[in-house]
Amino acid sequence: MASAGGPQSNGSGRPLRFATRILHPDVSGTDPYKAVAPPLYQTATFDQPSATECGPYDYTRSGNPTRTLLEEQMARLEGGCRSFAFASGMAAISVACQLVKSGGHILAGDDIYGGTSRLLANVLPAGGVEVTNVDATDLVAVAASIRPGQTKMVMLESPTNPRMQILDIRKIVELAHEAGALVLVDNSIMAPTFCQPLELGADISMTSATKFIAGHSDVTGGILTVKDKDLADRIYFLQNAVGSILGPFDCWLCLRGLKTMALRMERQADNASRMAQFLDNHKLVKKVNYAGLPNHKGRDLHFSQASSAGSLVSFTTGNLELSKVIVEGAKLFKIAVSFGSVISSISLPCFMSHASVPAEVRAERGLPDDLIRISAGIEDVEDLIADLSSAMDKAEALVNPDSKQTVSP
Ligand SMILES: Cc1ncc(COP(=O)(O)O)c(C=O)c1O
Ligand SMILES: N[C@@H](CCSC[C@H](N)C(=O)O)C(=O)O
Repeated sequence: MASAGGPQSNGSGRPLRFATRILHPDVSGTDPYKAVAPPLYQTATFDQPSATECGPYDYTRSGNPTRTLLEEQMARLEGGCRSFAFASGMAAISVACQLVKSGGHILAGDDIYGGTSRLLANVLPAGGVEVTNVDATDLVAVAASIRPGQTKMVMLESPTNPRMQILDIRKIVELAHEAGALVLVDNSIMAPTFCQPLELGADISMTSATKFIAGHSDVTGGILTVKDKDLADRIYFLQNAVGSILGPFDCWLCLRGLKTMALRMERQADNASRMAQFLDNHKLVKKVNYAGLPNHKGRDLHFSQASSAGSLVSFTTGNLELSKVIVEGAKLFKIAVSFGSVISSISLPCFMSHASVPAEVRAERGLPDDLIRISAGIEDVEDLIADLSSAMDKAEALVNPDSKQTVSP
């Protein structure tokens, strides 16, 4: 049902660029009224031609025309043969993990979203799947951690959440494939706008649609995209059997969000880049993690596999109290988990998005309590920097009570 379609080239035959393709999903292909906005099929079930025949759709868990539009559009944007929309990013990841049977091994990075870490550490082992984590920036360690014959999946994020480390996706794919393992890249931070994991050799591209696809903090969703038909059939079976599908209205919101995704993400990345530079020059900041900075150790690698550094920046101050004052002092930034929204947010990952990773595990993995993560929205960047600067002044007053604090109006 959800295979790639829609216009692929402009009038002169030149392939369409991403920002154009996201505006031209194949919505009118099957709609008798040629609606420009996608039709919303808010229905759970479909009237059948007869008691013994099934139409193109019978039940929304198995398939729904609005979901098909989203899945087809995502397959096109990711360069895959088929996409699958789930109720959340975690629902998508957990279905992908069910491709690994009892006795199999999953190798994952050690800087990954806290919820993924929780699923891998606390849910999968009960089903007989072994999981290990490795510093995936270290290719020698990755090679040593893959167990030929037993490792069935290697799971990566690049940039990683929350330390924005850059992994060599192409090389890790090579190592995994030599051992017969599938590679899933969680591309939630880049979305297909900035990185296309399938083109880099990954077998499954996953993105949390909660983030940039929906883009307005009003949907949770997750998408898996694959390029291999057999793998697509296995995932479709699981999607229908497990049932954690994205509902029609949320699919519709994602289709609407997709239209502005490139525009939003460009602006968000510009804002993030300016904030990263500001932070990099600030005396209270110990380290800024943002692949767009010239001093980021993964910068060249990142730009060999993605087209932008994106809109997430994290940084340390070396002092939890200071970090807390900064997070609470920034008034334009919501203190909120998630990212990718048009509204900027700020968080302390160890107490928020990564709170489910035990403190000792976070410490082992080098995830410090004082780490602050910023998700840049589309506000005017001068306002964002002024707000951040005033929050930093409040923190400065904490460490140096004699400092002159600039009070914002
Ligand atoms: C990198 C990453 N992957 C996956 C997820 C899970 O997505 P969702 O919240 O949509 O379940 C998140 C955030 O939640 C994330 O940050
Ligand atoms: N309480 C939630 C936290 C969600 S974090 C969302 C997002 N991925 C982020 O990185 O901010 C949970 O326990 O999952």
